[in-house]
Amino acid sequence: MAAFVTPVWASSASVGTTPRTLGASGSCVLRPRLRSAGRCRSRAGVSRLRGERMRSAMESDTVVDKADAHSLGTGAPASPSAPATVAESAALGAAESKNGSVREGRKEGIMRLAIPSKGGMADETKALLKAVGMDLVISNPRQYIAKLRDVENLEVWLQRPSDIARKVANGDVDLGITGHDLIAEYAGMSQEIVTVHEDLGFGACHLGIGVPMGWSHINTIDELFAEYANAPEPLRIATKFSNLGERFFAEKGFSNYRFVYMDGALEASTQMGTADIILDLVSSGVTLRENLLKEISGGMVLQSTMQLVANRTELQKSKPLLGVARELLERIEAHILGADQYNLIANIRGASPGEVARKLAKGTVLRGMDGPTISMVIPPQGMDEGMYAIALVIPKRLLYRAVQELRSIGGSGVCVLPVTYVFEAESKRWNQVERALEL
Ligand SMILES: Nc1ncnc2c1ncn2[C@@H]1O[C@H](COP(=O)(O)OP(=O)(O)OP(=O)(O)O)[C@@H](O)[C@H]1O
Ligand SMILES: O=P(O)(O)OC[C@H]1O[C@H](OP(=O)(O)OP(=O)(O)O)[C@H](O)[C@@H]1O
Repeated sequence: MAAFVTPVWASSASVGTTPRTLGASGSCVLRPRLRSAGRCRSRAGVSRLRGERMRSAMESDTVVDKADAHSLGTGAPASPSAPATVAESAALGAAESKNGSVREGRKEGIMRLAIPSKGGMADETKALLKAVGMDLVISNPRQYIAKLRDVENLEVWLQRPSDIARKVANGDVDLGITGHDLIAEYAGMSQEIVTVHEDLGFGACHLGIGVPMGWSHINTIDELFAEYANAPEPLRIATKFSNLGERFFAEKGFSNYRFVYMDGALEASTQMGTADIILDLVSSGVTLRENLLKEISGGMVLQSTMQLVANRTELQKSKPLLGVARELLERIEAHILGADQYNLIANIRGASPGEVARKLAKGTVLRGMDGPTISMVIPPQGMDEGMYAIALVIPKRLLYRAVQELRSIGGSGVCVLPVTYVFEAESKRWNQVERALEL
């Protein structure tokens, strides 16, 4: 049966010779596969450890929430009724939110958005907010609270990405920007999470299994399972994604494993000898490679990008919050759509707008989003008439083809402008949110 062992706390600052090489040795250490599991806990011990971790994780300091004071494993002893899974914890958190116990310290009428406090995701989130004209205003860089320019009654809380998922689920914050992987791991079963935008266009990665490169006979998930199905000692898997991992292995019918909980730098664990394989996020694959690990076919658990999520109960009861969520969503989706397009302006000679339109129709990419805009150019006195300006929006990847097609029908002076936003007639995503909220 799957089990947790005592958490192994690893600091990325304390290991590794290069930023991405986490092991001390340069060669692959092919681990003896069947090691003694001396520290494996009993079933009861596992539940207790889980309960403690989850309770601790769900506890929230609503006054000043130090984003770096991550307290997994240090919470108060769990009661016999402590939630066994994160999903149960999230549900419990939501219930606590409703009866007000976690709302202490929260100002009436003030909405809350949580965004990543540090690292690449923090920078990208700030850049996105700036790009949509809702710049982050931080008055005190040592505090974890900020504002969005021109948005009244909204506090922006800078939080660790994993905490954001939990805090949206339990209603400590109303809105959050964080990774889909973390939402799935820490609040995946919570009915309280509503996805407002499923792909903010950054933070793409996947959760996958990494095995030592030296295991040349293991290249697929089936080969891995076959190797360990009846092994006397369970497969040791270093991860911080135990919920997603547990679900994945259960679906595949594999149970002879146990998790070695690590918070970071877990690519080091196989060479260090603390785990046999890892389950971690992969983006470029460089960290895996440089730590002598490889992915295996069928070992991908989940794909992820950054998302905008909201707390269902809070959205249902607050019109101002609905307004802020909708504006954020619409600005972001119009920006993402616009970022992929160019606005082309060119001159074309013709006898009439109709004739110019017919010329444009000969091209394969000159229709624009809803057809080209054609307007008459008024020449200075004494100059030839019959010049028309056309404007159309095209996907960036089609730019050069569009220029060639314009030239072939007599186009000149092609100007290319960036598109800041494309707002469509209505936001289908927002319609979905309203349906999800049963509004
Ligand atoms: N290459 C990547 N590696 C890890 N996470 C990535 C990557 N690309 C995007 N992400 C996203 O960023 C999230 C993690 O962000 P970050 O690395 O800043 O936090 P963390 O320090 O791992 O999390 P926490 O502080 O909550 O433990 C991931 O869960 C994922 O959604
Ligand atoms: O495939 P790659 O592009 O190499 O990226 C993957 C690495 O990035 C993440 O670590 P992060 O830098 O967030 O540090 P962490 O180990 O502390 O989570 C992840 O845990 C991997 O280690």
